[in-house]
Amino acid sequence: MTEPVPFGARLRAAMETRGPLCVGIDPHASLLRDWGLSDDVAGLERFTRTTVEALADRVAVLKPQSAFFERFGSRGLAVLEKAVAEAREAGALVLMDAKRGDIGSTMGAYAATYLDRDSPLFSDALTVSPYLGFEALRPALDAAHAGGAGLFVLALTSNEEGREVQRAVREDGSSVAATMLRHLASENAGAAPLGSFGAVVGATLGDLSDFDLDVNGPLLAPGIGAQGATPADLPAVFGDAVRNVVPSVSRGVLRHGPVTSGLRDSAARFADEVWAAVN
Ligand SMILES: O=c1ccn([C@@H]2O[C@H](COP(=O)(O)O)[C@@H](O)[C@H]2O)c(=O)[nH]1
Repeated sequence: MTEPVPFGARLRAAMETRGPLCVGIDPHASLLRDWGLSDDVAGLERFTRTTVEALADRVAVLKPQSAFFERFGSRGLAVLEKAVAEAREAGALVLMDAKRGDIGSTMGAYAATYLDRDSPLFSDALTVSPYLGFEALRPALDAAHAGGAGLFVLALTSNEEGREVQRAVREDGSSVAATMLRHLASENAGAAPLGSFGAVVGATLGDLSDFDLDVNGPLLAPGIGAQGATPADLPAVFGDAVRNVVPSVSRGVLRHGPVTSGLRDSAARFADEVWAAVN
């Protein structure tokens, strides 16, 4: 049996051909309303299909926010499942933003859900929370290795409230976030062209030169658009690590729907601004 191509290699190739932008699929009730859709499964389905059809053939990564689908129960999950398949079919990498994290034995079930290639919700990568301990993520790390998938570990999140946990200082004097970054660097050691295990690091956070962001893996940077960060902020926030940044925008693009050209033009503008900022 041939080994799957690791997520890091697939992501690097997508970043080079399509640019590094990630667009989030976040069907907020308010966006459904703004798009003239009903706040029900039919509205969810239409919103999601429109977004996937508009963007999956051009952006590197689509990031469905699972919460907005789970809110509709099993029928919402069916919409999510279809969107994942169609987005991947059209060439986008799918990053499932579900922020899973639990003790190892339960983490194994999350890994089977999102990282096993035979699962209906298999995604190219998954966001995970390491606050039950990085090592509790081991079943997901192993499953990602086996399936050629990736993980994005919450390290320095875009919201101000994250600071009290992530910047807390451990007995050895290092912060929790720095510890997570160190774990990631060790998981990615020797991987080329890019490791498969990334960190979530908000674009909203200002100067992060106190942190070693060189984890040889991707850095998902949410917070652009509705949360106030812009692509022009990226070099100051990420320094040399900017080459590994996957800038992420959800509402900033989605508010330009439901017309396909509105979504596409908005994503293209963000992509151009990212290119101008990082090159
Ligand atoms: O630190 C984090 C981690 C994840 N997110 C998620 O990204 C999107 C942001 O949406 P916008 O509309 O672009 O603000 C959303 O799904 C969050 O759950 C984040 O914002 N910050």
